[in-house]
Amino acid sequence: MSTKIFIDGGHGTTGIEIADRLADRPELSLITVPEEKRRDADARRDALNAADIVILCLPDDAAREAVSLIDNDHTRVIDASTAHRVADGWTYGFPELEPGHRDVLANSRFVANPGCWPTGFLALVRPLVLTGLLPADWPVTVSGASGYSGGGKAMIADYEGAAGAPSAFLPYGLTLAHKHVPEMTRYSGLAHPPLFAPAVANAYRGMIVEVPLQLRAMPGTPSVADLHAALAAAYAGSPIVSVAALEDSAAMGNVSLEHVGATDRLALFVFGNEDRGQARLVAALDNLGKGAAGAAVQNLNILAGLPETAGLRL
Ligand SMILES: NC(=O)C1=CN([C@@H]2O[C@H](COP(=O)(O)OP(=O)(O)OC[C@H]3O[C@@H](n4cnc5c(N)ncnc54)[C@H](OP(=O)(O)O)[C@@H]3O)[C@@H](O)[C@H]2O)C=CC1
Ligand SMILES: CC(=O)N[C@@H](CCC(=O)OP(=O)(O)O)C(=O)O
Repeated sequence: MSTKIFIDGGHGTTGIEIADRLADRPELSLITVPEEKRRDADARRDALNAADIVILCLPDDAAREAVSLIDNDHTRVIDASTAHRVADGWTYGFPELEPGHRDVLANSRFVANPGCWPTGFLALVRPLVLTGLLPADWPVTVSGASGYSGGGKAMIADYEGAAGAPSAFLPYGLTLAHKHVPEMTRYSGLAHPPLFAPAVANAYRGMIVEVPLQLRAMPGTPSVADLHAALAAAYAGSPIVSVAALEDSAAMGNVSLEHVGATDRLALFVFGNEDRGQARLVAALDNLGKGAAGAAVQNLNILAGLPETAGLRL
């Protein structure tokens, strides 16, 4: 019997990407609502309750409303919005977070898909906190650039409208209160919020997330090789997350926003200078891939007991 899936918000940027990844999968059947009824609460309620698993690709308030429309005790939910990422009763949908987390996810009814920025950040930082190389109270900074599709239909219209792109490179989050900081703090295990300095680039998709570290100031003075070894061990054998060999990253002159292309891969790098005691940890991903749709499909596979990478672009 096939697993019934409904994507609420299926006509938006992330919803369309997810539907593409679910096409040609006979083990799944997609329940759809016509585009003109995408905001019709009755049509959505019917679809939400008919599904085994729903994926919410909605603004936060609409995601909360969708959950309230579910009046049965079995429909499982994967929410791509920010609404439930640090909420009680929800499991954070980053299977790679720490050993054992995938099993917790597999048995969860309510799953919050991570934000695109936290995906890169947590992949770089969580293993270092777990191994003690990065003290939990260390003042961590995270910066980077995202493609403009990260802002959904509204930002796409801004960048592709008649007036043209607002800028080639646009730092934002200048109040230092970006909505991703709570999930970055909680799931990294850091005692204090990281200083988050994001920017939007004039490119449709793609993302670079960077955490610079002054190693010589850190307790125990970890080496670049220590950091690399911890990340390589954390993701050994992963079909999705790769850690470039130190000799390969040492030979690179740059790393681009488009590094993984339109895929669901997450590529990690440790750039560093042992003499200077400095490192730049970098994650390259697609904000719409592992940063959104790829992660949602990976979580769907885990919930449904299907091969974890089925339908992913790797
Ligand atoms: N884009 C990205 O890279 C990422 C996005 N996300 C999150 O995923 C969610 C979806 O984002 P994204 O696809 O980019 O957004 P879009 O704006 O592209 O799509 C949102 C969709 O939801 C529909 N919608 C809005 N309000 C309601 C409502 N009240 N009831 C029913 N449908 C509604 C919209 O319809 P209409 O056309 O009428 O507005 C649209 O089809 C957001 O929470 C976003 O923060 C998470 C990670 C990355
Ligand atoms: C470029 C851009 O604006 N990106 C979005 C994040 C996209 C994302 O991860 O979505 P969630 O809203 O579901 O967390 C932002 O910074 O708010």
